[in-house]
Amino acid sequence: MNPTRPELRRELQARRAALSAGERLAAADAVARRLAARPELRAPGYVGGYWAVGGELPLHSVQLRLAPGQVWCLPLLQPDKSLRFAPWRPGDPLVNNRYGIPEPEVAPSSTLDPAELVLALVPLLGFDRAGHRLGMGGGYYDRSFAFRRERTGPPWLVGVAYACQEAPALAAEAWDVDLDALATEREWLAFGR
Ligand SMILES: Nc1nc2c(c(=O)[nH]1)N(C=O)[C@@H](CNc1ccc(C(=O)N[C@@H](CCC(=O)O)C(=O)O)cc1)CN2
Ligand SMILES: Nc1ncnc2c1ncn2[C@@H]1O[C@H](COP(=O)(O)OP(=O)(O)OP(=O)(O)O)[C@@H](O)[C@H]1O
Repeated sequence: MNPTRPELRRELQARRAALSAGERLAAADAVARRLAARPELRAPGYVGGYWAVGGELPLHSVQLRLAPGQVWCLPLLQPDKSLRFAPWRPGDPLVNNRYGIPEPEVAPSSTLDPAELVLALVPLLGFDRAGHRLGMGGGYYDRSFAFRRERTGPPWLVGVAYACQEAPALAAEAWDVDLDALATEREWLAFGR
């Protein structure tokens, strides 16, 4: 029997939680080097990252390797369950959102619409070889980047994950926004849309 989405989420979370500190550090470094080596990800502009929580692959090394003219941003939860983004540098003030995830503490007027990014690094629990993604279940990325279903990037949507987060073919829901590419410590997958 195929697992339900909640079962699959638990299984993938357990696999990610089982990684050692050393494996996490090595993977984070490998992913950062892999991303920095992709010329198509080096265009200047706003780059949407995430603040890693709950065993997600950390992005500190990615932030240190941004291309000239790239500005690191973090997501902010909106009341309508979408995301906006705001530039953030180490030392800038943060405030925890309802899930306890730190967000830049900025006035709403200085936040960016997702369409203003050149690149978004997308957190996920699971991915498959077709570029489908299983997230935490809030639908935040699907809602925020729904416009990418009708047009091409930028912003390019690049999933970031440990190789152990690969799942068998994920059934795509009508609202799912597919990834353009995905980086793990082992490989770079481009889905060619
Ligand atoms: N680091 C990071 N930031 C992110 C996301 C993410 O996946 N990772 N998001 C991507 O969408 C958004 C937040 N989305 C979330 C969606 C659902 C839950 C959630 O349901 N949490 C459960 C417990 C989950 C668990 O730990 O098992 C809860 O609080 O009850 C949390 C965050 C924006 N920021
Ligand atoms: N464009 C949209 N408009 C309205 N509702 C949406 C949209 N996209 C997703 N949703 C809703 O969000 C819910 C969660 O979707 P899903 O389980 O695919 O989230 P996810 O991709 O795992 O989460 P996240 O992006 O937060 O990591 C769904 O029940 C769906 O109804």
